[in-house]
Amino acid sequence: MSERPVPTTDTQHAAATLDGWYSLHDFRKIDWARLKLVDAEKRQHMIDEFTTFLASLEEIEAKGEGSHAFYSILGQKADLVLMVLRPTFNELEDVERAFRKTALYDYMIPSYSYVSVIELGMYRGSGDGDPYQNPHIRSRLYPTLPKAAHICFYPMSKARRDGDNWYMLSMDERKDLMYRHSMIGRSYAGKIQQFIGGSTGFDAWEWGVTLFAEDSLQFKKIVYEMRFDEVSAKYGEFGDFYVGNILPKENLSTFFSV
Ligand code: VOV
Repeated sequence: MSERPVPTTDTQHAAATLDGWYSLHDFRKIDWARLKLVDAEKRQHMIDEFTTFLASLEEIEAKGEGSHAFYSILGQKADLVLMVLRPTFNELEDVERAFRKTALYDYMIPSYSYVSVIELGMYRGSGDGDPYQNPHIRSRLYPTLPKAAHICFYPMSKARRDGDNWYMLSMDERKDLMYRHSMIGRSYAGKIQQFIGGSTGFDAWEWGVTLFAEDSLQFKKIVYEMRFDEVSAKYGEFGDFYVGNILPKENLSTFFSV
């Protein structure tokens, strides 16, 4: 894996970031009406093939060369999401190509996608030594995504309005605000696991936020609590929220039964 140069923090401008695996969220709707027309035997064959595809992703994850999460999505915005982490853009494309080759893919309609890179902000510095060699930091930059019961994804940006422009604040002001953000976040330790993907220059928003939890109510609690925190109250701008349930490959037959 190619390591990136250790960042230095410019106290006037951008907070330095540590950047890990690239991330693709691929949201799809199922064309249920067309799938209903497929006879049961062929449908089962397609499900078996898709199970093999998911198993191939699990092999990569077991080798520590990437990770993925596969969830069903509630509501009409999408039916499922495949979130994939890989060391390069090219390897994300490899996954897209393998996904495309499955027969079930032909019954899926793209509904949303998001490209980012797992990011750690260095507002508080990164301690001694090369952070890319620090095992704790590595586990956050190159994570194995949790197999939690529920997922919540949304894109967000920091405001650039007259008066409330995050990008015109001094580094010290941003550091203070982010510290308060992190303290709220920490109070959800054990309840929420968060993965922040930096996406400036990659996608329409500046960050993709992916939260995992065993108790879906915790998503509402943390997002609501953060709305009162200055970073979100003044500067947070949000896209659509996608929430759903883990979809283990053993449950595919039930999920695709029509
Ligand atoms: C489990 C909850 C949790 C925890 C512990 C946590 C902590 C932290 C820390 C320590 C840091 C800064 C350093 C780093 O590690 O990057 C961040 C950074 C970030 N966060 Fe966060 N956050 C959480 C949770 C959490 C949530 C729920 C959201 C959405 C906000 C909301 O209103 O809906 C969020 C957003 C972000 C973003 C967009 C960034 C990058 C902003 C930037 O300007 O760079 N975050 N976050």
